[in-house]
Amino acid sequence: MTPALANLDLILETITDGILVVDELGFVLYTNRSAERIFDQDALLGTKLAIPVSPSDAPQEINLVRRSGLGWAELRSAPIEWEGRKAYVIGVRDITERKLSDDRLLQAATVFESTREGVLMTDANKRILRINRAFTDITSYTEAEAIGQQPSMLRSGRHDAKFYAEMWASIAATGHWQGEIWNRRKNGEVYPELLSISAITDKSGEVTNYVGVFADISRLKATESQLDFLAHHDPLTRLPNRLLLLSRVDHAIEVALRDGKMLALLMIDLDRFKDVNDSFGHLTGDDLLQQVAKQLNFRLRGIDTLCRLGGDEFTVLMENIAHPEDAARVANDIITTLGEPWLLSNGKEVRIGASVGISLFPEHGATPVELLQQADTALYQAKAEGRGRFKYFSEELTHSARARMDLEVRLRRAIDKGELRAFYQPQVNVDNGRIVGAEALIRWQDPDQGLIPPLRFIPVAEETGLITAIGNWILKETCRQGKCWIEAGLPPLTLAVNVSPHQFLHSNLEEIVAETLAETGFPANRLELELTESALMQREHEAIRILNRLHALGVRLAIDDFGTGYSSLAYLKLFPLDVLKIDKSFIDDIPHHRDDMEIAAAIVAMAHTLRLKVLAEGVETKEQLAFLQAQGCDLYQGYLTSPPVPADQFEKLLPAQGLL
Ligand SMILES: Nc1nc2c(ncn2[C@@H]2O[C@H](COP(=O)(O)O[C@H]3[C@@H](O)[C@H](n4cnc5c(=O)[nH]c(N)nc54)O[C@@H]3COP(=O)(O)O)[C@@H](O)[C@H]2O)c(=O)[nH]1
Repeated sequence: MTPALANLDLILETITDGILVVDELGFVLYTNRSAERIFDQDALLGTKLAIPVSPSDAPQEINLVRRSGLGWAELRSAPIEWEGRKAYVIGVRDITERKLSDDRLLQAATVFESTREGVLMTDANKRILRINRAFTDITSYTEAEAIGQQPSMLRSGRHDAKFYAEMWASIAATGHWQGEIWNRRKNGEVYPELLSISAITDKSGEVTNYVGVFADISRLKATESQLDFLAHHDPLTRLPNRLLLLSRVDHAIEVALRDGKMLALLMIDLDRFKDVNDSFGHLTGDDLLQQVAKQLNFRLRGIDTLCRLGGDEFTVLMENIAHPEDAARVANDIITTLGEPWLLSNGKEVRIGASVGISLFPEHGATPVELLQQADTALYQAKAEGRGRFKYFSEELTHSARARMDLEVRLRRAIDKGELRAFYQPQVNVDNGRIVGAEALIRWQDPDQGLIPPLRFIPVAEETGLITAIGNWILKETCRQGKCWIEAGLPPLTLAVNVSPHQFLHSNLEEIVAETLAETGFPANRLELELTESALMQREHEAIRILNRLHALGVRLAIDDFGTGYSSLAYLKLFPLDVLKIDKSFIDDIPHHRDDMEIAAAIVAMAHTLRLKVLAEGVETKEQLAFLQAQGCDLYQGYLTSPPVPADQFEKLLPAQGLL
């Protein structure tokens, strides 16, 4: 053998590709070791291989069925002459690894493209490198629009910077984050998704990529909230059910405890509903219940919760009520509303009605269940008393609420029927004892009960808003009377009118005053408006604006009952006031109570520093007057001169003072 041939043998044994020589029938005439390894057979020589032997330019791929499992090989063959016979030399390359890897890549690509989850891959700087089809399906951003951008292009604005900082901190620490997140589609729609982000690192631990996989869970969320809705609502009226009511009451109790507020639970039972059901069938009854629910909802405040407990029983949770009567008023309104005729779906008209039981927190119970039970007991009593009425859990409250509501009805009628009267109490100059003006004080001349003092009806009027009508009336009456006195030649008098907190903050006072002055012809500088400390201090900034507008009209402004509220001196300085009235409670015990004397003296001094006139209220004795004189108080008002009297009697006080 020549050295070249000997080397060739060695070469054939060392190369990793297999070399075979087969005859025309496929019997192996020669094999190197690599061929045996590829075919996984120890003695190939002489065996017949099921492989194509015909020569081909292009490589051919074949499957290899081997002891160690399936494999793939690439063959190239060429005809040769072998020991005088026609044969073929075949180059065999094991491509199993490449094929498997190609398959795996193909599978991965198929999964990537066909998964319903959106997938995005970024580089280490969070620039999007790849997205899949589902990404586009969910977000509507195409590959061209997404690649090169940051995933923050999807931000909805619903999460704050802290949320994202924590998310990236978790990825940095653990390499992973999963959670629910709100993102925004290209069309602007915000949707919830379940997102999982993983950091991909290289061998040295450096992050090379981030992969985000997300599922649009808006449908899931909608289903969840639908299930939640069904669990907490009555399917017929779609109102909250008992379960939701109890949880709302529980929460309301927490808030009421925290804020020191009161809440009421009204249990409503429809009277004669059973008759409708029995006479016209359940479908008609259902329709009526839906109408009732709609009408009740329409009547209630936005913050009240109306629930249906089942059958013909409804409940109202009233949060943040100021007085027990507020609940009675709503109950009464409900009773009136439900007492109206109802047009049924079958075209028939029926009358039902309602009874209402009321329990209050904290008075009647400390837990939702207790409150519900007490309201139920009260409802039972209301029904026992003859239906169409409300009852509180306690008898006392029922009486006082009914009395106040009765007063409210009569007061409305009194305003319409002209039963209000203006009385005038002189305001006197401390130095010379001359009457310089009067405070107008309202009275109600009731045909049955006689003269009713304001303290009996002003609080109810405040609660119900009737105070605005009353306030407008006395303003107009005082200006009309003042104008008459000017025309009758009486000396100039300043007439003071009380403005209630409600009137001050909730009515267009400035317009009303301007209109009244124009209508009556009473000079603005002769009108004084008395405002309480509490009204001014409730909303200081708004108070300053209203006062400035009133001041611009030319009217005088006084602060009433000074010392009883919590006036802040800082604000007092900002209010354009003319007069400060010392509350009667500081005058009452003069000269016996040292503290009161010191307070009164301090108020006079402070008012003068602020360049305000000072008027002392409720002066009944000469000693009180002497003390006020000594302190330099400007004006006083009190029984020492006269109680509030009707206009004709007030006129008679003036000549006695030498004023006429
Ligand atoms: N928003 C409105 N409030 C008004 C109006 N009219 C009256 N009121 C308020 O009702 C409260 C009680 O008023 P009234 O019963 O008229 O009592 C006033 C005086 O009669 C009483 N007074 C005056 N001098 C004396 C006295 O020497 N002794 C004594 N025992 N009582 C006296 O004080 C009341 C005057 O109050 P004030 O307004 O603070 O100056 C009262 O709060 C009225 O404000 C109205 O039209 N609108």
